[in-house]
Amino acid sequence: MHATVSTEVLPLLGRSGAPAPPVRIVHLGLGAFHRSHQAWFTAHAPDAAEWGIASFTGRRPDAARVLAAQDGLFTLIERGGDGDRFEVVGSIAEAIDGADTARLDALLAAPSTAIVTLTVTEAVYEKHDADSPLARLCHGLSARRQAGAGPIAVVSCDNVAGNAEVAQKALLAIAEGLDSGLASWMRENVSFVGTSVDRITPRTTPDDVALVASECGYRDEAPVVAEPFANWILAGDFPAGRPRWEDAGAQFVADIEPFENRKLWLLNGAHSILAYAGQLRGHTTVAEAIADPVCRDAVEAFWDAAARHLTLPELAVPQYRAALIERFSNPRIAHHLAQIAADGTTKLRMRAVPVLSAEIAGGRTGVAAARMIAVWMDFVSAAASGDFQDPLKDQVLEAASLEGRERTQALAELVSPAVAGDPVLVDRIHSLRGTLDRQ
Ligand SMILES: NC(=O)c1ccc[n+]([C@@H]2O[C@H](COP(=O)([O-])OP(=O)(O)OC[C@H]3O[C@@H](n4cnc5c(N)ncnc54)[C@H](O)[C@@H]3O)[C@@H](O)[C@H]2O)c1
Ligand SMILES: O=P(O)(O)OC[C@@H](O)[C@@H](O)[C@H](O)[C@H](O)CO
Repeated sequence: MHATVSTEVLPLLGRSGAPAPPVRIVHLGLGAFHRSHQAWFTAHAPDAAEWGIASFTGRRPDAARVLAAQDGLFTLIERGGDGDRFEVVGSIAEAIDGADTARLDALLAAPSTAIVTLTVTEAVYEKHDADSPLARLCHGLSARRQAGAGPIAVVSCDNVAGNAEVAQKALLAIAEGLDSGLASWMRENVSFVGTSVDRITPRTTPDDVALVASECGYRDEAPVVAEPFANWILAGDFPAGRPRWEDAGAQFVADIEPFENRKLWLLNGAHSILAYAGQLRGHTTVAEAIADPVCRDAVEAFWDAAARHLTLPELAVPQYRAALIERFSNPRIAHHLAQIAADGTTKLRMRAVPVLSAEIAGGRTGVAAARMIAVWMDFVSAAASGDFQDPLKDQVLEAASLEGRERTQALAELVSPAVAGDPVLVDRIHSLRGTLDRQ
């Protein structure tokens, strides 16, 4: 266990004139996960005093306003199965409204800024409009180029397969549209670092705010709850330096792909099955759903399939699976299935489709991965009134309004044209419809 930043050091949740660490990291997507993960790892690095984070919100100013009023400080509630630990995290030096692009440009134009981290959700990598986080980042990188501030690392910490390549492709596409000189500069000066990120971080509730007040004796308007487990695996270069995250438990590897697949398939894939099957079966949280034998069997079957394609011995898949069951079963973490269910078309493409393709290529039916897609179809069909979030929501609703196999075919098109183009696979998915949704 790492040493905690004692709540006694920062009793009133303000820095009382003490300086924040100097900003050397810019973050886009000031949400709960950024604070429980990258901010926490940075605060636990031995050189934390040299690495402050300027963290920008994505859509609304609210989170920045609340955190700025606390000088960027917040309480991490580490929620184990047997109790809570409280810790004040001090690495966020500035909390800023994402619309403040002047501040973003200024920070990115500073040679002292070495790293940009991202937690903007999976679907945002497909959004290129001018006020999207990635378009703002491109603008800021243009300011850096003009200032001659040198190379920088962009580190995507979203649950996206090949997140370094996806971030690079999206940013280069935006840059090409702005100025082809910027795109060439980015190719030379921006290093895209791939990551696998892991720490279950549910949304904060009013009860959590009240708990901090009663247990710590101060009012924190923005605490974050997370499980004790935290994992960060990274691959890539940091041309302008980085904190000693490895001393806080992060792992640097040459090839991120096997680690990323393990995490996205086993943890997030299971989460998707639980989100759709669990809600259809009347459950609200991950812990409730994994305790339901029907959901658990579907997860285990998917894990058996995925494990056939996770062959690197370092992945220690049996131990990883056992740990996941324990983490999912933590009854004190209220991880809501509705949160995980969002953006299904994007997520299934990274969680179900690769395992399905690998199984088919290996001469098997892919039934366990096909079932994940089928239960998502059941979920969006049941929620056809529109009570779900998806970047393709209009198309999902239109497809879900069809009947029978036509509906399965149209929904499959939205997840993967390759899957939809294989009539045998569409039949298989269709035959699995309605098999997990009964209590
Ligand atoms: N919560 C977790 O347990 C967890 C764990 C591992 C990885 N992640 C990754 O981190 C991401 C963020 O998770 P979180 O729990 O912090 O969520 P969150 O909702 O607390 O924060 C998401 C951030 O992204 C921004 N954002 C979301 N949609 C946007 C849009 N359409 N346009 C602009 N900005 C947008 C939000 O404004 C916010 O700043 C997840 O999508 C996932 O990829 C989360
Ligand atoms: O929106 P998602 O599905 O990427 O995130 C919700 C959870 O599945 C996810 O955040 C997990 O808790 C996380 O990936 C654990 O590290």
